[in-house]
Amino acid sequence: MAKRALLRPAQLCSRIFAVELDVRADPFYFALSSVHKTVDDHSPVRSIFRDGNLYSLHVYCNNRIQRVKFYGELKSKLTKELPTNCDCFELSSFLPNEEQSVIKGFFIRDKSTSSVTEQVLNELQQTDGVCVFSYVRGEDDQLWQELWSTSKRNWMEPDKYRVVPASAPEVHPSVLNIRNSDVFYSLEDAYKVLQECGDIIPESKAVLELVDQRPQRGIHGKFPVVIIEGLDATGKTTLTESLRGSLGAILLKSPPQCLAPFRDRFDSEPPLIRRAFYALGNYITACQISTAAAQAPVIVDRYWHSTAAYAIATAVSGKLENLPGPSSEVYHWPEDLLQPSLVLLLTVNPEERLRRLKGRGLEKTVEEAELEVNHLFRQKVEEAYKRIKNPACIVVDASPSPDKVLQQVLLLISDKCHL
Ligand SMILES: Nc1ncnc2c1ncn2[C@@H]1O[C@H](COP(=O)(O)OP(=O)(O)O)[C@@H](O)[C@H]1O
Ligand SMILES: Nc1ccn([C@H]2C[C@H](O)[C@@H](COP(=O)(O)OP(=O)(O)O)O2)c(=O)n1
Repeated sequence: MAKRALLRPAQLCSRIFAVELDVRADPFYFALSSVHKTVDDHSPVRSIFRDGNLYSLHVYCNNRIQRVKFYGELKSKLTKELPTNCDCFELSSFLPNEEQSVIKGFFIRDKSTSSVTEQVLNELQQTDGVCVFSYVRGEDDQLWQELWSTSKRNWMEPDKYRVVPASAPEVHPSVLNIRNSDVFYSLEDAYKVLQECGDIIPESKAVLELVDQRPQRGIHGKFPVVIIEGLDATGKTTLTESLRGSLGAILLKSPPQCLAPFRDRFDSEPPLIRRAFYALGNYITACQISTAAAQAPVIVDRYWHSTAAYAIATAVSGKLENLPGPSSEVYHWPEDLLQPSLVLLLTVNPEERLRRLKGRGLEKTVEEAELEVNHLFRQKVEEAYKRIKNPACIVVDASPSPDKVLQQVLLLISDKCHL
């Protein structure tokens, strides 16, 4: 693991922590205080600290590519190496409502009697860019956080903090770092991410070359541009093919065909890199749209709504209510990205969608629990789709037969685009 610049623990200790116990459950919030304060016995802080040896790990390396790669490696390491009766939860430390303040990490509750956990933590705390804290009950039965193995580091500031309950902040912590980590609002911002990973992901250079070589705009298309959006299996492929025939349209997609050889590679990367890849795909598609719209109506299978909605829904953990509010800037369209004439969002109820997925031979073996989590995820994607503005999408009920959906959409296109 690469060496990383150090942040002093006081910068971490001033933060409120949220521990995500389960994607469906409410997170626990607690703060750290150097001031004496009595903790209410019935506070939620107590239940999480009730048993086992407790630790938290914080990944705070300054290089964002190294940080996200390392966070992913750490997650697999902990899953693989910690004993089975050791719980590991995702954790964020952050300043309430302050953008870009989140430091991600893990909270560990070790109920095992083996020394394996300590061995794993010992190895990790020697890695620059990782902080390991432990949590201990004092004689007064109050809870304290302290740097684990402090002797190895010569910190100037006090290294012991009292754990106190905190109320939930107005903005869920997973929202604070979305801009430029999950959603990109200019070509330049997404481009920079792939430039920064050129050394570790050679494919990045090939992708950037394709971005550089994209046909330059110039001609301004006079024909309408209609985007078809929706979750997987809502009928986008079926509808876009029919629209191509009915309208004599040119059919495009995002990510564009030229990025297909790289998609699997970037899908296996952490969100920062994966989302920058999809964002760049939209800019290539935008140039293709612009050229095509000079010749015929253009139909596009997925575009920026998909990029933003999936990114937001993946980044925001937990409940639907954790999504940024409808007026949040995260739903704003990038100023430098070509705007379509119309965006249609296909929706079908979850049962019908599942029937269509099964018809395609997918998801037959998905466990019940996973289905439930997926359901929450899909709800978040759909809600994020609906919140994106300028242009907003028009929701189309795609449950009727393919022909009925086509007729409904042709009417909408003729009404909104005067075709
Ligand atoms: N209106 C519809 N009614 C019933 N089945 C449909 C309809 N539209 C599509 N399907 C079927 O549902 C499945 C998913 O459709 P597809 O067009 O591939 O969705 P997507 O491109 O959104 O993933 C396919 O098997 C398709 O034949
Ligand atoms: N323009 C796009 C298109 C897809 N994506 C991302 C969003 C999701 O993570 C996946 C969805 O792709 P998926 O393979 O399910 O798409 P299809 O339904 O096969 O078209 O790709 C994107 O970010 N931007």
